[in-house]
Amino acid sequence: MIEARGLSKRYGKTLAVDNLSFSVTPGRVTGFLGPNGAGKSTTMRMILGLDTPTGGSALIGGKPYADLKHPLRTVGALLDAKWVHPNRSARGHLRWLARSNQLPAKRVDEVLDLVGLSGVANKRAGGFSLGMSQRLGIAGALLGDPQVLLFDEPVNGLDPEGILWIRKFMHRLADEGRTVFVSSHLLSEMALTAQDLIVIGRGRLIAHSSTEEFVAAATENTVRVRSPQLAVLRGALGRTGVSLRDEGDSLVVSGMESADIGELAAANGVVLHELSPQRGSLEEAFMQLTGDSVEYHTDLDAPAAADLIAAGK
Ligand SMILES: Nc1ncnc2c1ncn2[C@@H]1O[C@H](COP(=O)(O)OP(=O)(O)OP(=O)(O)O)[C@@H](O)[C@H]1O
Repeated sequence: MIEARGLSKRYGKTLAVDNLSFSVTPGRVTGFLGPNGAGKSTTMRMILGLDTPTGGSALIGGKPYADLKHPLRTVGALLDAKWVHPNRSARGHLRWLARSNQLPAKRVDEVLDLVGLSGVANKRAGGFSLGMSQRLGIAGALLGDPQVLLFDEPVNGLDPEGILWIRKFMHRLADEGRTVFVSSHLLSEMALTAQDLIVIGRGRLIAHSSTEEFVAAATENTVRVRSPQLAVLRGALGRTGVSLRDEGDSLVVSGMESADIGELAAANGVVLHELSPQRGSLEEAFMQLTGDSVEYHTDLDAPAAADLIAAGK
Protein backbone atom coordinates (compact mmCIF):
# COMPACT_ATOMS: atom_id res chain seq x y z
CA MET A 1 0.00 0.00 0.00
CA ILE A 2 1.26 3.46 -0.93
CA GLU A 3 -0.29 6.57 0.58
CA ALA A 4 0.16 10.26 -0.14
CA ARG A 5 -1.29 12.61 2.42
CA GLY A 6 -1.41 16.28 1.54
CA LEU A 7 1.85 15.76 -0.35
CA SER A 8 3.43 18.94 -1.76
CA LYS A 9 6.71 19.91 -3.36
CA ARG A 10 7.84 23.39 -4.28
CA TYR A 11 10.89 24.17 -6.45
CA GLY A 12 11.34 27.93 -6.19
CA LYS A 13 8.29 29.45 -7.82
CA THR A 14 7.06 26.12 -9.21
CA LEU A 15 4.60 24.16 -7.11
CA ALA A 16 5.42 20.80 -8.72
CA VAL A 17 3.13 18.78 -6.41
CA ASP A 18 0.18 20.48 -4.78
CA ASN A 19 -1.52 18.88 -1.75
CA LEU A 20 -1.88 15.40 -3.26
CA SER A 21 -3.74 12.72 -1.30
CA PHE A 22 -4.34 9.22 -2.63
CA SER A 23 -3.76 5.58 -1.82
CA VAL A 24 -2.56 2.81 -4.12
CA THR A 25 -3.94 -0.61 -3.20
CA PRO A 26 -2.32 -4.04 -3.48
CA GLY A 27 -3.36 -6.60 -6.08
CA ARG A 28 -4.00 -4.07 -8.83
CA VAL A 29 -2.02 -2.15 -11.42
CA THR A 30 -2.56 1.54 -10.74
CA GLY A 31 -1.70 3.97 -13.53
CA PHE A 32 -0.32 7.38 -12.61
CA LEU A 33 -1.34 9.62 -15.46
CA GLY A 34 -0.77 13.25 -16.28
CA PRO A 35 0.55 15.53 -19.01
CA ASN A 36 4.28 16.35 -19.17
CA GLY A 37 5.34 18.36 -16.16
CA ALA A 38 2.27 17.35 -14.12
CA GLY A 39 4.42 16.20 -11.21
CA LYS A 40 4.46 12.41 -11.65
CA SER A 41 8.21 11.89 -11.34
CA THR A 42 8.46 14.31 -8.42
CA THR A 43 5.71 12.40 -6.59
CA MET A 44 7.43 9.07 -7.21
CA ARG A 45 10.75 10.45 -6.06
CA MET A 46 9.17 11.63 -2.80
CA ILE A 47 7.56 8.22 -2.23
CA LEU A 48 11.04 6.70 -2.66
CA GLY A 49 12.71 9.15 -0.31
CA LEU A 50 14.79 10.70 -3.13
CA ASP A 51 13.16 14.11 -2.70
CA THR A 52 11.92 15.73 0.49
CA PRO A 53 8.32 16.95 0.54
CA THR A 54 7.76 20.60 1.37
CA GLY A 55 4.44 19.54 2.87
CA GLY A 56 2.51 16.40 3.79
CA SER A 57 3.87 12.89 3.62
CA ALA A 58 4.34 9.85 1.38
CA LEU A 59 4.08 6.46 3.07
CA ILE A 60 4.85 2.89 2.07
CA GLY A 61 3.09 0.33 4.26
CA GLY A 62 2.34 3.16 6.70
CA LYS A 63 5.94 4.42 6.97
CA PRO A 64 8.03 7.06 5.21
CA TYR A 65 10.77 5.48 3.07
CA ALA A 66 13.48 6.66 5.49
CA ASP A 67 11.90 4.64 8.32
CA LEU A 68 11.76 1.34 6.42
CA LYS A 69 13.89 -1.34 8.09
CA HIS A 70 14.58 -3.20 4.85
CA PRO A 71 13.89 -0.74 2.00
CA LEU A 72 14.67 -3.07 -0.92
CA ARG A 73 12.66 -5.88 0.63
CA THR A 74 9.71 -3.50 0.97
CA VAL A 75 9.74 -1.48 -2.23
CA GLY A 76 11.36 -1.83 -5.65
CA ALA A 77 11.52 0.85 -8.30
CA LEU A 78 12.44 1.38 -11.92
CA LEU A 79 13.15 5.05 -12.47
CA ASP A 80 15.87 5.14 -15.10
CA ALA A 81 16.64 1.97 -17.04
CA LYS A 82 20.06 3.21 -18.17
CA TRP A 83 21.25 3.50 -14.58
CA VAL A 84 23.78 0.69 -14.79
CA HIS A 85 27.55 0.51 -15.14
CA PRO A 86 28.01 -0.09 -18.91
CA ASN A 87 30.93 -2.50 -18.50
CA ARG A 88 29.25 -4.71 -15.93
CA SER A 89 27.40 -7.80 -17.06
CA ALA A 90 23.70 -8.10 -16.21
CA ARG A 91 24.58 -10.69 -13.56
CA GLY A 92 27.49 -8.58 -12.29
CA HIS A 93 25.25 -5.53 -11.94
CA LEU A 94 22.62 -7.45 -9.99
CA ARG A 95 25.22 -9.19 -7.80
CA TRP A 96 26.66 -5.80 -6.92
CA LEU A 97 23.15 -4.49 -6.12
CA ALA A 98 22.37 -7.57 -4.02
CA ARG A 99 25.66 -7.38 -2.12
CA SER A 100 25.32 -3.69 -1.34
CA ASN A 101 21.84 -4.30 0.03
CA GLN A 102 22.56 -7.48 2.00
CA LEU A 103 20.37 -9.58 -0.26
CA PRO A 104 21.24 -13.23 -1.00
CA ALA A 105 23.33 -13.79 -4.18
CA LYS A 106 21.11 -16.72 -5.22
CA ARG A 107 18.26 -14.28 -5.78
CA VAL A 108 20.20 -12.80 -8.73
CA ASP A 109 19.66 -15.84 -10.97
CA GLU A 110 16.02 -16.05 -9.88
CA VAL A 111 15.26 -12.49 -10.99
CA LEU A 112 17.25 -12.89 -14.23
CA ASP A 113 15.03 -15.88 -14.97
CA LEU A 114 11.85 -13.96 -14.01
CA VAL A 115 12.56 -11.23 -16.56
CA GLY A 116 13.84 -13.59 -19.26
CA LEU A 117 17.48 -12.43 -19.24
CA SER A 118 19.17 -15.69 -18.14
CA GLY A 119 20.52 -16.24 -21.67
CA VAL A 120 22.38 -12.90 -21.68
CA ALA A 121 23.32 -12.83 -17.99
CA ASN A 122 27.05 -12.55 -18.73
CA LYS A 123 26.76 -10.00 -21.51
CA ARG A 124 27.79 -6.35 -21.02
CA ALA A 125 24.75 -4.35 -19.86
CA GLY A 126 26.14 -1.36 -21.79
CA GLY A 127 25.35 -3.15 -25.05
CA PHE A 128 21.73 -3.92 -24.14
CA SER A 129 18.79 -2.62 -26.15
CA LEU A 130 16.33 -0.35 -24.34
CA GLY A 131 13.93 -3.28 -23.91
CA MET A 132 16.65 -5.44 -22.33
CA SER A 133 17.75 -2.55 -20.11
CA GLN A 134 14.16 -2.15 -18.91
CA ARG A 135 14.07 -5.85 -18.05
CA LEU A 136 17.35 -5.54 -16.18
CA GLY A 137 15.98 -2.54 -14.29
CA ILE A 138 12.88 -4.53 -13.37
CA ALA A 139 15.08 -7.45 -12.25
CA GLY A 140 16.88 -5.01 -9.93
CA ALA A 141 13.55 -3.76 -8.56
CA LEU A 142 12.53 -7.36 -7.80
CA LEU A 143 15.78 -8.39 -6.08
CA GLY A 144 14.37 -7.92 -2.58
CA ASP A 145 11.05 -9.59 -3.54
CA PRO A 146 9.18 -6.43 -2.46
CA GLN A 147 5.41 -6.13 -2.11
CA VAL A 148 5.40 -2.60 -3.53
CA LEU A 149 6.70 -1.66 -6.98
CA LEU A 150 7.01 1.71 -8.70
CA PHE A 151 7.75 2.12 -12.40
CA ASP A 152 8.31 5.55 -13.94
CA GLU A 153 7.41 5.57 -17.66
CA PRO A 154 8.48 1.93 -18.17
CA VAL A 155 7.27 1.62 -21.76
CA ASN A 156 8.75 4.86 -23.10
CA GLY A 157 10.61 4.13 -26.33
CA LEU A 158 9.89 0.39 -26.34
CA ASP A 159 8.79 -1.55 -29.42
CA PRO A 160 5.33 -3.25 -29.40
CA GLU A 161 6.79 -6.56 -28.20
CA GLY A 162 8.55 -4.84 -25.30
CA ILE A 163 5.39 -2.93 -24.41
CA LEU A 164 3.34 -6.14 -24.40
CA TRP A 165 5.90 -7.89 -22.23
CA ILE A 166 5.87 -5.07 -19.64
CA ARG A 167 2.07 -4.99 -19.62
CA LYS A 168 1.80 -8.73 -18.98
CA PHE A 169 4.55 -8.65 -16.39
CA MET A 170 2.80 -5.88 -14.43
CA HIS A 171 -0.44 -7.83 -14.43
CA ARG A 172 1.44 -10.84 -13.15
CA LEU A 173 3.02 -8.83 -10.31
CA ALA A 174 -0.41 -7.46 -9.33
CA ASP A 175 -1.95 -10.94 -9.52
CA GLU A 176 0.67 -12.04 -6.98
CA GLY A 177 -0.90 -9.48 -4.62
CA ARG A 178 1.72 -6.74 -5.02
CA THR A 179 1.05 -3.01 -5.19
CA VAL A 180 2.04 -1.87 -8.70
CA PHE A 181 2.20 1.88 -9.35
CA VAL A 182 3.16 2.88 -12.88
CA SER A 183 3.45 6.36 -14.33
CA SER A 184 2.88 7.16 -17.98
CA HIS A 185 1.66 9.77 -20.36
CA LEU A 186 0.74 7.07 -22.91
CA LEU A 187 -3.00 7.08 -22.49
CA SER A 188 -4.02 4.20 -24.73
CA GLU A 189 -1.33 2.01 -23.17
CA MET A 190 -2.53 2.84 -19.66
CA ALA A 191 -6.10 2.01 -20.68
CA LEU A 192 -4.88 -1.52 -21.40
CA THR A 193 -2.46 -1.87 -18.50
CA ALA A 194 -4.02 -0.17 -15.48
CA GLN A 195 -7.10 -1.29 -13.58
CA ASP A 196 -7.13 1.92 -11.52
CA LEU A 197 -6.03 5.41 -12.45
CA ILE A 198 -4.74 8.35 -10.51
CA VAL A 199 -4.76 11.38 -12.79
CA ILE A 200 -2.94 14.59 -11.95
CA GLY A 201 -2.51 17.93 -13.68
CA ARG A 202 -0.28 20.79 -12.54
CA GLY A 203 0.52 18.82 -9.38
CA ARG A 204 -3.11 18.44 -8.33
CA LEU A 205 -5.34 15.39 -8.17
CA ILE A 206 -7.86 15.41 -11.01
CA ALA A 207 -9.33 11.92 -10.75
CA HIS A 208 -8.89 8.68 -8.84
CA SER A 209 -11.07 5.79 -9.95
CA SER A 210 -11.08 2.55 -11.87
CA THR A 211 -10.05 2.99 -15.52
CA GLU A 212 -13.55 1.99 -16.61
CA GLU A 213 -15.25 4.56 -14.36
CA PHE A 214 -12.79 7.24 -15.44
CA VAL A 215 -13.63 6.81 -19.11
CA ALA A 216 -17.37 6.41 -18.47
CA ALA A 217 -17.59 9.51 -16.27
CA ALA A 218 -15.65 11.78 -18.57
CA THR A 219 -17.00 10.80 -21.94
CA GLU A 220 -20.43 10.48 -23.42
CA ASN A 221 -21.69 7.07 -24.52
CA THR A 222 -23.53 7.19 -27.80
CA VAL A 223 -25.04 4.74 -30.27
CA ARG A 224 -24.40 4.79 -34.01
CA VAL A 225 -27.33 3.75 -36.20
CA ARG A 226 -27.37 3.11 -39.95
CA SER A 227 -30.48 2.35 -41.89
CA PRO A 228 -31.76 2.53 -45.48
CA GLN A 229 -34.79 4.31 -43.94
CA LEU A 230 -32.81 6.88 -42.01
CA ALA A 231 -35.38 9.67 -42.47
CA VAL A 232 -38.17 7.61 -40.87
CA LEU A 233 -35.89 6.65 -38.00
CA ARG A 234 -34.73 10.23 -37.53
CA GLY A 235 -38.38 11.32 -37.23
CA ALA A 236 -39.24 8.58 -34.72
CA LEU A 237 -36.15 9.29 -32.59
CA GLY A 238 -36.73 13.03 -32.81
CA ARG A 239 -40.18 12.63 -31.27
CA THR A 240 -38.66 10.99 -28.15
CA GLY A 241 -36.55 14.07 -27.42
CA VAL A 242 -33.11 12.33 -27.54
CA SER A 243 -30.25 14.29 -29.07
CA LEU A 244 -29.17 13.30 -32.56
CA ARG A 245 -26.16 14.02 -34.72
CA ASP A 246 -26.32 13.46 -38.48
CA GLU A 247 -23.20 11.86 -39.93
CA GLY A 248 -24.07 11.34 -43.59
CA ASP A 249 -25.37 7.79 -43.85
CA SER A 250 -25.67 7.31 -40.08
CA LEU A 251 -27.11 8.93 -36.97
CA VAL A 252 -25.30 9.22 -33.63
CA VAL A 253 -27.79 9.05 -30.79
CA SER A 254 -27.09 10.10 -27.22
CA GLY A 255 -29.46 9.57 -24.33
CA MET A 256 -30.95 6.24 -25.42
CA GLU A 257 -29.72 2.65 -25.04
CA SER A 258 -29.19 0.59 -28.19
CA ALA A 259 -31.92 -1.90 -27.12
CA ASP A 260 -34.50 0.90 -26.93
CA ILE A 261 -33.40 2.26 -30.32
CA GLY A 262 -33.80 -1.23 -31.80
CA GLU A 263 -37.32 -1.53 -30.32
CA LEU A 264 -38.28 1.88 -31.66
CA ALA A 265 -36.97 0.99 -35.12
CA ALA A 266 -38.94 -2.29 -35.13
CA ALA A 267 -42.12 -0.52 -33.96
CA ASN A 268 -41.76 1.85 -36.93
CA GLY A 269 -40.95 -0.91 -39.43
CA VAL A 270 -37.41 0.43 -39.94
CA VAL A 271 -34.66 -1.93 -41.10
CA LEU A 272 -31.31 -1.41 -39.33
CA HIS A 273 -27.92 -1.98 -40.96
CA GLU A 274 -25.95 -0.96 -37.88
CA LEU A 275 -26.72 -0.42 -34.19
CA SER A 276 -23.44 0.01 -32.38
CA PRO A 277 -22.78 1.48 -28.93
CA GLN A 278 -19.77 3.86 -29.07
CA ARG A 279 -17.62 4.02 -25.96
CA GLY A 280 -15.61 7.12 -25.17
CA SER A 281 -11.84 6.67 -25.31
CA LEU A 282 -9.35 7.29 -22.57
CA GLU A 283 -7.80 10.01 -24.75
CA GLU A 284 -11.09 11.90 -24.84
CA ALA A 285 -11.58 11.49 -21.10
CA PHE A 286 -8.06 12.64 -20.41
CA MET A 287 -8.32 15.73 -22.59
CA GLN A 288 -11.64 16.67 -21.06
CA LEU A 289 -10.32 16.36 -17.52
CA THR A 290 -6.82 17.75 -17.94
CA GLY A 291 -7.56 20.36 -20.62
CA ASP A 292 -7.01 23.27 -18.24
CA SER A 293 -4.01 21.79 -16.52
CA VAL A 294 -1.69 21.09 -19.45
CA GLU A 295 1.45 23.09 -18.81
CA TYR A 296 2.01 24.20 -22.39
CA HIS A 297 -1.15 24.89 -24.35
CA THR A 298 -1.21 24.73 -28.12
CA ASP A 299 -3.76 25.94 -30.65
CA LEU A 300 -4.48 22.35 -31.63
CA ASP A 301 -7.95 20.94 -31.25
CA ALA A 302 -8.47 18.40 -28.49
CA PRO A 303 -8.08 15.13 -30.48
CA ALA A 304 -4.87 16.34 -32.14
CA ALA A 305 -3.49 17.48 -28.79
CA ALA A 306 -4.41 14.11 -27.26
CA ASP A 307 -2.44 12.37 -30.01
CA LEU A 308 0.58 14.53 -29.30
CA ILE A 309 0.38 13.87 -25.58
CA ALA A 310 -0.04 10.17 -26.29
CA ALA A 311 3.04 10.28 -28.48
CA GLY A 312 4.95 11.97 -25.69
CA LYS A 313 5.65 15.19 -27.62
N1 LIG B 1 14.76 19.55 -9.61
C1 LIG B 1 13.86 20.42 -10.06
N2 LIG B 1 14.07 21.75 -9.99
C2 LIG B 1 13.17 22.65 -10.44
N3 LIG B 1 11.97 22.30 -10.99
C3 LIG B 1 11.69 21.00 -11.11
C4 LIG B 1 12.61 19.99 -10.66
N4 LIG B 1 12.06 18.77 -10.89
C5 LIG B 1 10.85 19.01 -11.48
N5 LIG B 1 10.63 20.34 -11.60
C6 LIG B 1 9.42 20.98 -12.15
O1 LIG B 1 8.30 20.42 -11.47
C7 LIG B 1 7.22 20.18 -12.37
C8 LIG B 1 6.84 18.71 -12.33
O2 LIG B 1 7.88 17.94 -12.95
P1 LIG B 1 7.87 16.34 -13.02
O3 LIG B 1 9.11 15.91 -13.71
O4 LIG B 1 7.58 15.77 -11.69
O5 LIG B 1 6.60 16.09 -13.96
P2 LIG B 1 6.20 14.76 -14.74
O6 LIG B 1 4.71 14.66 -14.62
O7 LIG B 1 6.99 13.61 -14.29
O8 LIG B 1 6.56 15.16 -16.22
P3 LIG B 1 7.18 14.24 -17.41
O9 LIG B 1 6.04 13.40 -17.91
O10 LIG B 1 7.57 15.30 -18.41
O11 LIG B 1 8.32 13.49 -16.84
C9 LIG B 1 7.67 20.68 -13.73
O12 LIG B 1 7.22 22.01 -13.89
C10 LIG B 1 9.19 20.65 -13.63
O13 LIG B 1 9.76 21.62 -14.46
